[in-house]
Amino acid sequence: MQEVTAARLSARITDVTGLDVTDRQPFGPSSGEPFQLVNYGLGGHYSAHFDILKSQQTDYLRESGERIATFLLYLSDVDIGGHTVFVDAGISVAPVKGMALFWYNTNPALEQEPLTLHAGCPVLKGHKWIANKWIWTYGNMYRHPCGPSPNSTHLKVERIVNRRRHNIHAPH
Ligand SMILES: O=C(O)CCC(=O)C(=O)O
Ligand SMILES: [Fe+2]
Repeated sequence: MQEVTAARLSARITDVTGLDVTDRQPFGPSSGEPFQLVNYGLGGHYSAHFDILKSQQTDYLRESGERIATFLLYLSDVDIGGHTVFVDAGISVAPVKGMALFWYNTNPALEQEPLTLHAGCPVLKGHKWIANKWIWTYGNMYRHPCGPSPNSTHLKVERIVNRRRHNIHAPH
């Protein structure tokens, strides 16, 4: 994806979601990852999964908090198949070029939202192109207040992110 296109798309995502998606790597913590482009051929699919990375110690996780939200943009129609399915929520979405899905992966306590378990169903005819933008805690503490309990404030989240960044494991 050309840089100009990616920057314009990121700005549009901020407009519609109200969330910061700035990628500051390698200089600092990021609010959004670079777009991930995916192309599925015939039979191509993605098994059921969650998008948050709680068990994987990536640089992003340490620095930026967690993938609080997913913005999934369909770059193509699919002749048959290729639906995005939220298996426990009972939602099935047929890809339409130019359409996007947006959902929060975490609850206000930054815990995994169980209903976000989702899959990309096999492409039966045609092909499927998507672009994912994963949006992180960092930079969104004030736009999307959340914390370790439903009553907590964004300030606590900021402390947690800072602790992770400096690898400090203090009790709450
Ligand atoms: O292809 C889809 O519809 C879903 C893709 C997805 O869940 C992912 O890339 O994380
Ligand atoms: Fe996913």
